[in-house]
Amino acid sequence: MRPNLDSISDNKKTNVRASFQALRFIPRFFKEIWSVSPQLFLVNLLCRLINSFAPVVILWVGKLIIDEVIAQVAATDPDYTQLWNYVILEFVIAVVSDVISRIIAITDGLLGDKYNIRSSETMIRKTSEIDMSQLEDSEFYDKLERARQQTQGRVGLMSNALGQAQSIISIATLIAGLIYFEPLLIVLLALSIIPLFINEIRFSGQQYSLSRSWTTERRELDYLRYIGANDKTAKEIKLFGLTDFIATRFRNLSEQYYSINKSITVKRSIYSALFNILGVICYYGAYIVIIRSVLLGEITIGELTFLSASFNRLRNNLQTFFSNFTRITESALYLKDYFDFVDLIIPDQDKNFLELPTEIKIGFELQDVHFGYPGSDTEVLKGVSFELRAGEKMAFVGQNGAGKTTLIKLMLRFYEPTQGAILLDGININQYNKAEFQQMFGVIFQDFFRYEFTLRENIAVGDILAVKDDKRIDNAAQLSLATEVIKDLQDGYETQLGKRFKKGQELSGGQWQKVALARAYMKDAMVMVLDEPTSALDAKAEYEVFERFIDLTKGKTSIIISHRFSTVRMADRILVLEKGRILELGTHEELMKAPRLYAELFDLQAQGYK
Ligand SMILES: Nc1ncnc2c1ncn2[C@@H]1O[C@H](COP(=O)(O)OP(=O)(O)OP(=O)(O)O)[C@@H](O)[C@H]1O
Repeated sequence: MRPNLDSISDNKKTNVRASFQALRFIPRFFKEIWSVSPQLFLVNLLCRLINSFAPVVILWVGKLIIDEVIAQVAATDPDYTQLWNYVILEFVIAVVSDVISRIIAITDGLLGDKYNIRSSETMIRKTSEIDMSQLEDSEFYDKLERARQQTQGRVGLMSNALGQAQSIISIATLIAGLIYFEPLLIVLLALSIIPLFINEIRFSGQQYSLSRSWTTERRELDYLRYIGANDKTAKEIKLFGLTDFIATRFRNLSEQYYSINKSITVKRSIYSALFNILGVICYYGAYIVIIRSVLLGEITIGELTFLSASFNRLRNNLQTFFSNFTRITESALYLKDYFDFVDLIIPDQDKNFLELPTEIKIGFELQDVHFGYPGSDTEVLKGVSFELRAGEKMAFVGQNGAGKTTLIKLMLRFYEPTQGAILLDGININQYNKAEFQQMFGVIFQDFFRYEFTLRENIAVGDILAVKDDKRIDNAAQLSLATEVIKDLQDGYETQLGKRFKKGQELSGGQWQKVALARAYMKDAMVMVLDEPTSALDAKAEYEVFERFIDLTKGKTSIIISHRFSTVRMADRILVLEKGRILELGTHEELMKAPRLYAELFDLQAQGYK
């Protein structure tokens, strides 16, 4: 259910508390910024410290100038030396303060950029450590989304928070001036500013709550924006006339957000305006108090200008301080999302793992494996048991959704079986370090990714450390027939693929598949897995690819998933899956003898080619 204003108000109290609690992340945040560049951070702090005294000093020199002007006007024998000294002093302070402000802005920008790079990299690395099952969990994805989305916000948070520290010193010095001359002014100041602060806190809590509860919808909006304005989807969108459908869906969803947000913003502005009027009344009250003191001869005209300007400045500073404060608590809440994500505990990370075998002696054994995807009640695999012997080439066959890819994902430990076990040479594969275990495999999935990098990099994805190894890249390209693709490319291996970047060249589906296949050949993996690697290849290319594959993987444990039986029959044994269960297992000849699914599907395809 989407939130309305009432539900947001209900959350208000907890959100205000949460806002304050989120401030506890600020010290850690600063520690991270410090570690990014201690020098820049120190320069920034020092400059802010110096500049925090500027307002009160400038006002004070202003007071001296006015008093001096009045004294010299009244003097019978005027001497302007002191007056000009004051003017020069004020000028120097103004120039120095301006230069320092610029240094602050520059160091803010540089620190922000550096921190941005660091935190984005941390997120990329952390994401790779996280289990597939967690990445596919939508709640988790929302958290990731919020953490990512706020990268820019964190830069603003940094300068805001440092600015606050600077403001506190400025405010303290201005307040000291007021207390020295007229303590009553402090009461008026508090009266003018505190209601505004409470108002800010209240509404910012609501706005955060709204934006947080809309993370999922925002993802949907991003998705609609993406499919609605994208070269990859343009073909279908035009052809099926989907523009209206997508645009309307986008508008409807956006408008709901707009109307809730609008009503919060309008309320916030109305209350702010009312409290501002209270502030103006207090200001003029203070003005009257100050004028009265002048008339009674308690203070000079210079002091009048100093006090009224101090009061006004304080009010503005405090207003900015409080609104920045709410902005900081808001950003700190996103900071919480970021730290929560970075601190995610990866299970078993420190466990003592067994050493991986350097060669496979017996093979894999699946014992009564059951599996259902997280968050789903359906069992996709229902008691699968079989052996994949060392050096054997096995094909998985079955209708769409039978569970072939899922079986591979379990063998690769992207997911853990909900029941049963998978053994490698008699040892449960969960006894090995997951990342190291996965390095044993050379895998190409049917939904392999088309990286918009160069052709060289696209092939090297299989073993990215060898990206500069021309010999290996060329060898892999030859084996997968990707060399045929290169012939048509202007810059050979250095050609940028895809259309997103300058001089990018798009490939056909089959050409992309050849490039992806080359990845599997990039590393000398112990186990090769090809999940429908040739579906987009023409018949001749497919035949050649498989001939090479069979030749190259002689004696190597491998799995092929394919819907083409001409390919499947080349495997040593064929495993036929149906609705998550093993229906048949044997050589092509054995299975052809039994009048079951394999023989039926094979004949069906063979007839099609007659
Ligand atoms: N990430 C996922 N989350 C939830 N369910 C999934 C997920 N991936 C696959 N499934 C479901 O698991 C079942 C088996 O899918 P799987 O991809 O293993 O089938 P397959 O035999 O490889 O099919 P195909 O021949 O179409 O590639 C399907 O019903 C599918 O809907």
